[in-house]
Amino acid sequence: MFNFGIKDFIDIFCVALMLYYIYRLMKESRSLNVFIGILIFIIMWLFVSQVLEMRLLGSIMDKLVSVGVIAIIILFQEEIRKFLYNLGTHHKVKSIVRLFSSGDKKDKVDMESIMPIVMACMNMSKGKVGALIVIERLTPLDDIVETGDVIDANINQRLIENIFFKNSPLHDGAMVISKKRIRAAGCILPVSHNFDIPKELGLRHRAAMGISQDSDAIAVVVSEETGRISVALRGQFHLRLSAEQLESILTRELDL
Ligand SMILES: Nc1ncnc2c1ncn2[C@@H]1O[C@H](COP(=O)(O)OP(=O)(O)OP(=O)(O)O)[C@@H](O)[C@H]1O
Repeated sequence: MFNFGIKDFIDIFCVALMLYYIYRLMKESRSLNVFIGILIFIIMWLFVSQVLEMRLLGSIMDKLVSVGVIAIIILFQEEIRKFLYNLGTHHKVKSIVRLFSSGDKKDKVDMESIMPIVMACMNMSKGKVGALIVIERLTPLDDIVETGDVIDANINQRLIENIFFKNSPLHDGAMVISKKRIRAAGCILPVSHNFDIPKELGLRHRAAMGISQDSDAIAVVVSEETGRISVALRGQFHLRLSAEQLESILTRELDL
């Protein structure tokens, strides 16, 4: 009468896994209470329509459930976007994307382009000039570029230092580097709400962390307060870097 096969086992396992991931996602985004609320509603709905078979209340709740799916998508659009982004940037998926992407090798940031960045960061670090440089990789940063002023210049150490010089009109915000070019400066990045970021790090560092969580870009920060160089990468900080360490991270991450 009760047929329980391997398929059912896999089915239950997948549902449990899905619930666990939703739980984790909601916990990370501080929406755990909403998750509990949804669960309680679903249990009540099943109880009313399946066990008690109350038709009127059941049909009202049926309607709420069908509208509820859209409401949940609207409420959690940011989390859903993040989840799908993480799925798409999983290293296995990424290597497949790379295989099919038409990425022109000659356009890729090369060693000649990273040296001016490293040298500029070193000088700005010595002079305690605050800087925020975002290097684009596979994720396009066009939406970020639009928030700033387009420059489209060769990557040049003196130009980078000039842009971040305190009195320069473009020193506020982030510089975006893409395909061997300085594409824009004065760009606004998404700010991370991560609790794990050390208290002494302010908005510049949070913005670097934000873009590293939302994309595969590399964000280099020079602190105005301390002159320290840091890199935000895949939602992780590499703090207090020397010029050599910065160069080796950039070389490694840009596959040079
Ligand atoms: N969302 C953002 N996108 C781009 N740049 C930002 C953003 N938020 C802040 N900044 C930049 O960071 C500067 C403010 O830095 P703040 O002092 O708050 O940060 P910090 O991490 O403590 O850096 P520092 O160590 O250099 O002081 C702003 O003047 C601006 O240039």
